[in-house]
Amino acid sequence: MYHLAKSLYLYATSKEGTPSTAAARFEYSVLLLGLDNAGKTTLLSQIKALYQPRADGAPAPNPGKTVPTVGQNVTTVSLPDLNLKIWDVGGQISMRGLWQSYYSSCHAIIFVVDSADVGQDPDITRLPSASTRRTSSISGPSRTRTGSGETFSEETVGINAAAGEFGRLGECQEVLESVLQSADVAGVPILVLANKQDREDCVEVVRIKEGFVRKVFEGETGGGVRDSRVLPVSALLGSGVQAAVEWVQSRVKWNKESRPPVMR
Ligand SMILES: Nc1nc2c(ncn2[C@@H]2O[C@H](COP(=O)(O)OP(=O)(O)OP(=O)(O)O)[C@@H](O)[C@H]2O)c(=O)[nH]1
Ligand SMILES: [Mg+2]
Repeated sequence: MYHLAKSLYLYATSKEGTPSTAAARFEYSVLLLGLDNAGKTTLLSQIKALYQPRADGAPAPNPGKTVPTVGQNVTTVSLPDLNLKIWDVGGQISMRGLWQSYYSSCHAIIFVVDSADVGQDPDITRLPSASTRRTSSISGPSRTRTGSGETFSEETVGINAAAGEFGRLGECQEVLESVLQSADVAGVPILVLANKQDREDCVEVVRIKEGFVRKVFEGETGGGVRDSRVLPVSALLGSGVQAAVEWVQSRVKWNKESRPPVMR
């Protein structure tokens, strides 16, 4: 109760959204989503290495060593004017039903795509629309229903479909659409990261943007998206990571009237 009252007092006495004491900080929550193996945990490690210098001077832990996330990892990084609390949740099918419980309290979403797992087709814009795939493939027993009403199953996400041509791009598209279907993410800034750009077999960011992201954002589930961006990164090498964090930092501040931060 004391803490709540103190937070309210600090908020009420702050000037133009700036905390009135050096100790009080605004905190925004950022949700890392994406298919399993996309690179979310690796990205979180790189963000930590960039923004949480180790006091003892020891080298940052090797971000290449990860195991599939079961549950969540969370890290808070301090930027000059705010804190970002970053939630990395598991991307395996069995984990995706948990994502929706984070939606209402997040201030931004980073959706990570494995650019080396979207197939070899030279024109990924030919990817059939998700609604076509859905109507032709919903069947079978192995489904997980999420609160948003979307269904994740091996069939609907295309895992056992003839994959080679488009890799997991169709699965990616359906999963991003299912996120956007939730009313709780309406208006939240969304950054799509075309990860693994260090790999020779990766698809370049412009093709991911045109062939997949634009389709989703301009499609029927994209209506609630007000602010979005697609950026290339290599979470493993750290390239592009700072630009990604800076985009999120600026956007959560712009959006603070509709999604106010919490005071810490
Ligand atoms: N070459 C390359 N490999 C990467 C990159 N980012 C992640 N990886 C590798 O991809 C694999 C999966 O990375 P994770 O960070 O564990 O993936 P995740 O999205 O957290 O996966 P889940 O926890 O199952 O949802 C690991 O072997 C990483 O080393 C990258 O930028 N380049
Ligand atoms: Mg992980």
